[in-house]
Amino acid sequence: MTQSFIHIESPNYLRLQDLSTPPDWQGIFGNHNRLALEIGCGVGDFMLKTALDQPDTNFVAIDFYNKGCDKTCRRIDRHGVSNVRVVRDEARAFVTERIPKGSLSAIYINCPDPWPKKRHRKRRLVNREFIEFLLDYMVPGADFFFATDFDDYGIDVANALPGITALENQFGPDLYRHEFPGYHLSKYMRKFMAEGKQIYFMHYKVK
Ligand SMILES: C[S@@+](CC[C@H](N)C(=O)[O-])C[C@H]1O[C@@H](n2cnc3c(N)ncnc32)[C@H](O)[C@@H]1O
Repeated sequence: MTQSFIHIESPNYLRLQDLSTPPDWQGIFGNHNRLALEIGCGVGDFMLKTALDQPDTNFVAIDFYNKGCDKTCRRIDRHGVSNVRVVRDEARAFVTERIPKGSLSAIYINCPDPWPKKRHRKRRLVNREFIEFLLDYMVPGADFFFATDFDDYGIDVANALPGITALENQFGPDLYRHEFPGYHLSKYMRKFMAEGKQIYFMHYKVK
């Protein structure tokens, strides 16, 4: 699918070509606060609320959807939020090239594309291999959050996570929960809940 290209004019939008490998995140944010990443921020509603709750955390919100990056920027600009930067990139490439190892205090992944057709499942972003790849970039004690509306995706990830010994389940003995008080609902979560679906929430910490 071709995306119509929107030129994003925002002080909080970082053009990939202007970023070094890896970028000086402390210099970009102008402080030494902890660094967190949202993968697939969509229109940025979850990012805005989460960043407002945690003014002492620097958030990087990424999506390869140009219109979503634009909407996220507009939302955070409108609210005068200074602890979010938005980048348009693919998750694995972004983390590899732009995140220093052992630097993330949290990773949020909400409602990633489910690829419901059996033959397309291998295209799913989140699986054991991807989570193990992310571990290298997280600090001890870092939070890993995953949420999906799609039963099959939720159950697959819920079953894979306990096998990753570097992570500790924050919902144990439950593998997932359908309610997560204090965790903001994203646009897609609200949409799916309105359709009567349940969200699978997972929360783990790096040991
Ligand atoms: C179903 S939407 C969910 C958006 C938002 N997280 C929410 O819950 O409302 C999935 C988003 O993830 C983005 N996405 C999927 N795979 C990605 C990847 N590998 N790298 C970056 N963004 C990705 C898509 O462009 C899309 O905006």
